[in-house]
Amino acid sequence: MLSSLPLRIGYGEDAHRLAPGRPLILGGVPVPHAERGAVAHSDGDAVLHAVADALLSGLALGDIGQYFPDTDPQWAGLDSRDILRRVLDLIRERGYEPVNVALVVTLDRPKLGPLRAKIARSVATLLALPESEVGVSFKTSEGLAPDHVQVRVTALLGRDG
Ligand SMILES: Nc1ccn([C@@H]2O[C@H](COP(=O)(O)O)[C@@H](O)[C@H]2O)c(=O)n1
Ligand SMILES: C[C@@]1(CO)OP(=O)(O)OP(=O)(O)OC[C@H]1O
Repeated sequence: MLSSLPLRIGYGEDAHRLAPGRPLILGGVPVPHAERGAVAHSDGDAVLHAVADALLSGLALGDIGQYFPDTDPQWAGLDSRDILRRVLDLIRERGYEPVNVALVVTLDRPKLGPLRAKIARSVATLLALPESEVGVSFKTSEGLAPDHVQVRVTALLGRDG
């Protein structure tokens, strides 16, 4: 039966508006000297939010807003690594592990290339994957969306047996 296949694909997205006086954290890595950061209820880590949503979507488990509502004061300032840890628990309870993830960050400034390896390493560590299983790409919006950061992620989930 197709639904018993041991591989599932997931997709997640997140976007946050950028404003001065906020930190910019991507994949658990603070971006140094960013002029603006993400406006958010949590720490605004759009990479980890999109990764978490990709994992949830692969098993049709909804999205992080259902588990961490942005109307709930207990999640204010939340460290997004805790979101991802909770989501990993949910997929592991169902017998799945991440196999690989591919993420694309769209941001006009600053240039993120120098942080590529650090972000890949950080996301890989959180997912208990080798770095080679985390693809990290950066794009500008070519000036079309200079005031926000957007992240898109595909994830493959695998189950033994
Ligand atoms: N914040 C960003 C955005 C892009 N890059 C790198 O720049 C190159 C060109 O990007 P385009 O969107 O113009 O195709 C590409 O190699 C990106 O990796 C970046 O480092 N930081
Ligand atoms: C993480 C949560 C909860 O703090 O809030 P935000 O940081 O605003 O992030 P978003 O990606 O808009 O949605 C998920 C929220 O429930």
